[in-house]
Amino acid sequence: MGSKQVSKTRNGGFSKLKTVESSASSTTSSSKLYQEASVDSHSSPTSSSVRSKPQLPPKPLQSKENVTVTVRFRPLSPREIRKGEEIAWYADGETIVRNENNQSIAYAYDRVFGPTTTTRNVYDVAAQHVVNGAMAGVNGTIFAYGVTSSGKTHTMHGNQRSPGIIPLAVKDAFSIIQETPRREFLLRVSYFEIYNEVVNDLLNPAGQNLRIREDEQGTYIEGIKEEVVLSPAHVLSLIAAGEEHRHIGSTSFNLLSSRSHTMFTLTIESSPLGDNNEGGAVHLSQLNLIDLAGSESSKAETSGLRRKEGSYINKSLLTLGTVISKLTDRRASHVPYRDSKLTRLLESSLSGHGRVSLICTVTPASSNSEETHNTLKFAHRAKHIEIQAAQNKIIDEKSLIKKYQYEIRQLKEELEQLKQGIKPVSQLKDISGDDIDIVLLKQKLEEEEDAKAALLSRIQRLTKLILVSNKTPQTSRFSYRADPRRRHSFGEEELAYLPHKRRDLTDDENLELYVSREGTPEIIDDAFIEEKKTRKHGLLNWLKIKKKDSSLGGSSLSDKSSAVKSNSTPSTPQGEGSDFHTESRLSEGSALADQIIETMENREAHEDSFHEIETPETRIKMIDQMEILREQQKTLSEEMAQQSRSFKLLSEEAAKAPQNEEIKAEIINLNGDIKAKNDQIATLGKQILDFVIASHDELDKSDIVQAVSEMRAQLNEKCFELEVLLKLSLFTQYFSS
Ligand SMILES: Nc1ncnc2c1ncn2[C@@H]1O[C@H](COP(=O)(O)OP(=O)(O)OP(=O)(O)O)[C@@H](O)[C@H]1O
Repeated sequence: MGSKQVSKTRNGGFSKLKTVESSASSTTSSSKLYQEASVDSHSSPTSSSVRSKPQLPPKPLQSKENVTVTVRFRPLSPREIRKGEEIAWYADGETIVRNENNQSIAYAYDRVFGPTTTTRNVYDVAAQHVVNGAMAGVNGTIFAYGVTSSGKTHTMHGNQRSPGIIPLAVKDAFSIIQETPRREFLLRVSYFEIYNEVVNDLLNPAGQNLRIREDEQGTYIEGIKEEVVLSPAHVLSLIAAGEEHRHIGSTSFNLLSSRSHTMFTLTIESSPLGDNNEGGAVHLSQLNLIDLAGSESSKAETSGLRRKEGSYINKSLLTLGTVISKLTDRRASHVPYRDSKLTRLLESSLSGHGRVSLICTVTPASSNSEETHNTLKFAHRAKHIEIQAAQNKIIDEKSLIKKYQYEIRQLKEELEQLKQGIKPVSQLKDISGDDIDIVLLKQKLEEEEDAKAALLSRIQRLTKLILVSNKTPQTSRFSYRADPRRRHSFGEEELAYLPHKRRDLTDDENLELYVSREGTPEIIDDAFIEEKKTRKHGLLNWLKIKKKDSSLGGSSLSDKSSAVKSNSTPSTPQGEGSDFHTESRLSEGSALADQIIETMENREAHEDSFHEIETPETRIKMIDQMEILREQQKTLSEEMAQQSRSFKLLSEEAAKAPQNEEIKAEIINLNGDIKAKNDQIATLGKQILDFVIASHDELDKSDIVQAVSEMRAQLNEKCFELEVLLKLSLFTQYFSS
């Protein structure tokens, strides 16, 4: 739906970089304020004269800006704690990072986040202004940088308990549309990785080794797929599917380490609302959300493949460091963007008009002290890159929103003409007889009705790609229903697409593992605990059965579900409570598929009593709903394939190191993921059932029977795969314990 293969995507046309001297900067650099007092900007800091926290001047709304640079500490990991690691670096207040062993070594940034800061807080400070800008036509780039296992993926992607910057930004983008009733929007996404210096399309597995091209407007990737998106859940489902193709591998530092850089791009077009907006300027901007692979010591890796990957990662990060140094050195005449694919693709962001936010993730652990220091120096240099935030406007026909608006207008005109020429078929109903002319006329009219339905269908399909706020009087357009802005509350649909705990060995559940600078657990404030509760509640809500609005079968559905949960029986090697639960829900998944057909059959028995007239509009709506359900099922299958891959990887690791605690923990996590997937299957099954009940009167019986039996077969297949996967993972867990 809304998918489009484009020949290129670009990061916009940009002007050449202006380098600045740090001391002359008149912008918001807190690091500059701090630097003057204590810290040398480019070499190793030595002074210890700063005692108090520097105050940030309010950020002026001017076009010249610096890159926003923030540092996020993660807590010590269970492994680091077990190894008795000390804290080497810590957050000294809100803007300073200080070295524990040498208090004179300190750096200041726009903001420093301690280990208990939530990603939502990080988003508010480091990302929200970039997202706002992008929605208003200013290009934006947010990237996470740091050594391996420092928390980049946790920050950018997050999980169901703690959504990352990407899902938060996506949610915010749709909320902004809701808050902007005077404009209409078209959003599309692309997602690719750079693995061993090769660009692969994550939304299209066939798009491997894509070429980077340049023209007068900038750099672009030839042949990358872009998909028009309709809702946060739609975007997140695409990312989840894309993640399946990303290169992830186990390293000495991170069991599920990203082996590639990824860039997720949301392209936003908007124009003034209304049918007659030919003259209105279209804003076009791109929001790039980048999860870099982490630098690592190649010596630590034993496998040749990991070493090779590591050397590509390190080389491209080194080039990024050099580019940033050159950008801040006004004497530099040449900036080596072309030395790596990463810097080639970042050139537009780093040298042009747009907002950039760099989130550096660090671990406080002493064993990583040197690498953390390098990250801090990198971050400090980046602070001095100067960029311009300017709105992009395009009026040309390359704009997709313009193209769609034009097509919709044309189709509407065609439809009008057709309507004027058509006499309603009902007027001819009374005419009878064998007159050949009348038969032909009836035939012609029926054909015209079909043509009208086809036109309507095309208009609807195009119209729903253009997003408008439901606060507008114009309700004919698809409107995105959003919560009020900034709440970032995730509904069931969106949460379903976030990883459950896929990569997290520790997460915010393990509060006792958060170690403060003094080595004692941090005191978590009430608000934080409350937020945790709310989020947990959110997750539980997701697991709850959706309440049916149709009176038919609704109560029996929820009754059935609760009964199944309470009647669980053990049947796994472990025979533990949680596993019984999974087993029972697996059966529930299959039972649901059967229930769908049963409902169909029951309804067929009453078919004669339902004789509402099917209109082309309702038919299109139903078909669309069916498509969405199919799409969800596809995503689910893709995610399951990803879990199978993770499982394969983990079982290989478990075979090599049966006593490895982290692998065991990860297998337990995977178990949780598989259970969550099973819940999703159950939810989807119920949605299909709801759909069957709600649409029976309006869809042709043969259509629905065919579609539903297809889905039923697929659901059964998935239930079976899940059962096998779960048993295998429990088996592995059993033998490695
Ligand atoms: N702020 C945080 N709070 C709690 N846990 C965190 C935090 N940051 C990272 N972690 C945990 O640390 C581990 C490593 O994090 P993550 O995979 O995000 O690192 P990374 O920098 O992306 O690593 P790589 O470069 O190898 O892919 C994960 O288990 C993650 O859950």
